[in-house]
Order: sequence, then structure tokens, then C-alpha cells
Amino acid sequence: MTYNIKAQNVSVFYKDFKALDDISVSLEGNKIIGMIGRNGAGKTTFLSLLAAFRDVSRGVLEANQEKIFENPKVMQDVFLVYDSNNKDLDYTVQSMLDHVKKFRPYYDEEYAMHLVERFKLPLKKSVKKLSKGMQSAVNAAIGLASRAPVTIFDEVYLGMDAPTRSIFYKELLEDQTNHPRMIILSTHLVSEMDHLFDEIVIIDQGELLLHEDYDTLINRGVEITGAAESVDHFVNGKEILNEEKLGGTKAVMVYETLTEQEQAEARQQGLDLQPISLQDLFIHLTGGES
Ligand SMILES: Nc1ncnc2c1ncn2[C@@H]1O[C@H](COP(=O)(O)OP(=O)(O)OP(=O)(O)O)[C@@H](O)[C@H]1O
Repeated sequence: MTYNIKAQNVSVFYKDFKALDDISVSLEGNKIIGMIGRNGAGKTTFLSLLAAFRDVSRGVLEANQEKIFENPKVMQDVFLVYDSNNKDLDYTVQSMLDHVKKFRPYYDEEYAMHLVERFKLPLKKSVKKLSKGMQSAVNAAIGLASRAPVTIFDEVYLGMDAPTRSIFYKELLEDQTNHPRMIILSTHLVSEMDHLFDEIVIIDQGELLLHEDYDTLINRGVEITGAAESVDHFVNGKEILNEEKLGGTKAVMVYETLTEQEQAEARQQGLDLQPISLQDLFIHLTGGES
């Protein structure tokens, strides 16, 4: 089952605070979508709408042309895995997996056991007694093994060490290839996770800043370095994201796809052109380091 999610002019208010402001976006097909945004931008609020944890205050939110909120079919197919606080849960890892199996129709027990091994999870231990990183690994395993057509991981890596995160990324990529589905990853680890993304959504202060194919977005950012005067002349009229000057040399990040002719001209003038990482684009498109 392939899902298309469509938000039209969606807003969410917490009392009189507008957490999401008139968001319109279409998420389509079996892609891995990176959702990024600064703290408090509204990512979790948006993702909780997709999982029907709450309803929109204004606008329309649909999955395959059906309203999401209070829709049992969609709720079964959309799984939001988040950094849950398990400290009051008196379940063992095994009983938690058994519990999930009952509610998730695409759950694959064999794959769950493979993940238990990969993450070295102790099946008989109480979840609340696991370390933070291991609890996150349990959540990651549950999310992957459930194979929900729309699987959402909201900062699910918290507390995981680097090798465990690496296992998570590898498993996610491999399992999405073998069992294509829409996976949405909300993260602050932009540079570490950017290799996973087919598409990027950036939410900024409750608004949709952009939704782009990863390659298109990356091609739009370029850093031009060279003699300050030549750089200034070249970037004149272009959208500048950031400038840094060191002596007579200048490095300027622009947000624009350069034509082949422009690239050739730049090189003729002795300018160096380098792509900008998603992390740098994100930092500068959302207001830099201020
Ligand atoms: N239940 C709530 N009541 C009131 N305000 C809330 C509530 N939940 C979230 N907010 C506010 O809505 C805004 C968006 O919060 P949200 O958790 O969606 O952001 P986020 O992008 O997920 O942030 P972070 O990256 O820090 O986790 C924030 O200003 C937050 O304080």
C-alpha cells in the first residue's frame, strides 16, 4: 500500500499560540523523507497530526484522499515512533514486541528477532531498566519491524551511541529497499543522516520553508571562493546565504542553481565552486547562527 499525504492550509493552535501556520505540502510515494527544523519549529506537532494524535485546528489533512483524524484504517497504517518515556512501563522487551505484533498488521517477527540481535537487546529485561540508548533501540526495532506503510521516526536516535545509530541507518536503508514504504525521519543530526534522504522538508517557525528532492536542493547551494573582488562581481544579484572574508579572499554561499555557462565563467575567473552540505544550507536558510 502506497500512501499520499496531502496537507492543505493546515494550522495548529495551542490555545492562542500558532504552532503550525498554513502548511500546504504533498508527501507522495515510498520515499525516505528528512524533516528538519530548529528547536520548536513545529516538527513534532506536524508529525503528531499524521499519526492522528491530534486534529488540525484549520485546514485539511488527508492520507490517500481520506481525512486522517479518527480514521482507524489510516491510524493502523501510520506509525509514529518517538522518544517515549518508558520509565513507568513494566514490560519486558519480549512482551513489548508481542504487544506491537497484535496491533501492527505488517509486523514481521523474524525481522524483529534479527533486529533484537543486531541491537543486542535483552528480551527478558524490563524496558524501564534499559539504558536510554537501548530504549531508543527498542523503539527503532519496533518501528522497523512493524513495516507500517507510513513509518515516522521522531528523533528516535536519542541516547544511541554512534555504532548503534549506524546499525539503525543501515537496517533502515536495506529494509526500505526490500519493503518500500514512506519513512519520515525527524532529526537534528542533519550531517549524519543526510545520506538517507530522498526528499527534504524544512519547517521554520511553524511554516513550511521548503519541500524538495534532496539532489535538487543540494544542487541549488554552492560556495564560491576566490579573490574578494571577483567573488563579489560573480555573486552580484544572486541570493546570498553567507559570506566569510579572510584577507583578500572571500567565500560566499549562494542559493541558486548555476548554469553550465556560469560555472565555466567562474572557473575562468579562477573561482572555486564547491557544493554546500544540507547542514549548512539548513543553518543559513533558517537564520544562520543567530
Ligand atoms: N502541548 C503544547 N502546548 C503548548 N505549546 C506547545 C505544545 N506542544 C508544543 N508546543 C509549542 O509548539 C511549538 C512547536 O513545538 P514542536 O514540539 O512541534 O517543535 P519541534 O520542531 O518538534 O521542536 P524540537 O526540535 O525542539 O523537538 C513550540 O513553540 C512548542 O513550545
